[in-house]
Amino acid sequence: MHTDLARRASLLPQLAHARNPGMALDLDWVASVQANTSAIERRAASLPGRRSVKKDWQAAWLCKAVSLIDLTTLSGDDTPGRVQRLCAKARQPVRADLLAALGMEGLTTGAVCVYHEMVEVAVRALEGSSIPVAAVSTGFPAGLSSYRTRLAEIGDSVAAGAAEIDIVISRRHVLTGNWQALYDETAEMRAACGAAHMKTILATGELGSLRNVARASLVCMMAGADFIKTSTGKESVNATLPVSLVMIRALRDYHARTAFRIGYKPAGGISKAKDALVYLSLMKDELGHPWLQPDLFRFGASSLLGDIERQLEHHLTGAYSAANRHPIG
Ligand SMILES: O=C[C@H](O)COP(=O)(O)O
Repeated sequence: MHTDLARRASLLPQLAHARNPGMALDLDWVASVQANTSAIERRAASLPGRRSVKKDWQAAWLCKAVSLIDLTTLSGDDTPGRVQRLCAKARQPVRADLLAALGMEGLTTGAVCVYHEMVEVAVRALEGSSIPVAAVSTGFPAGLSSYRTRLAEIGDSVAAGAAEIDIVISRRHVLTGNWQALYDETAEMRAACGAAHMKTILATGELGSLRNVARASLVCMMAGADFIKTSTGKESVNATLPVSLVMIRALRDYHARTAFRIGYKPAGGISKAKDALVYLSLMKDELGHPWLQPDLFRFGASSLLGDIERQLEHHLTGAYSAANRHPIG
């Protein structure tokens, strides 16, 4: 890997951080959390208009974004063949000639994310790489199957080789303010994950208010979440900048109080390279450099990679290729 571009993209090895052990549920802290919706919306609206990075720096940041993608397929018509193609794309996310010209050989996505039935296929297809497989779990996307089934699903995906488990929370516990129930379920799910890292999907589009998003984020971190994730990609509203500001500030508060860093995964509807750059600059501004590594940040995305590859090609050649030349990702 070319050291200068890799340095700009911050892809050189970083120090690992300690895993969140969780803490007792602190209801006073949860009750004290507020969200000033109009201030948050104003700040979010100003983000896309800010001056963006250009030229080599932009290429470096786009490579960085690639390294942070949970390359995802979550469709009812997923097949082993589709998952194998996706895994090949995760191993080599950008055309070899483009990677060579950028000096970024060896670049991979952060993970591959699939349904349980596809975990073994993905694990086999990624053998010999260090790309983890993430499984969506616990009755994804609605989270309304029996509690026993949801817990068992986690164990099954871990046994099949998933190193990361994306659980969905019970939205009703948030909507009814039953923080104890949310905490207990999430803590038990974290225990079921064992060594696998747990991302808690809040399904923010279904939580009713930004204050609920802030409180649910906090409760999930108290229960031991390794990541908080916005959405399943199946809600009518998925990742947004206002929701991201709220969740990112919850991460900052949790870190300030406990010294533990929890990861962030915006997911659903992020399909443009320019949007990815806005998210990265938001992370850098609000949380700083440590949160721009794959252990603390991921994009959950099924179609972002294709647009990033087109932008990298444009950066190198001055021309865009047709989107159908980048069929996967
Ligand atoms: O977790 C990932 C999401 O399901 C992906 O959503 P997307 O297909 O809108 O990119």
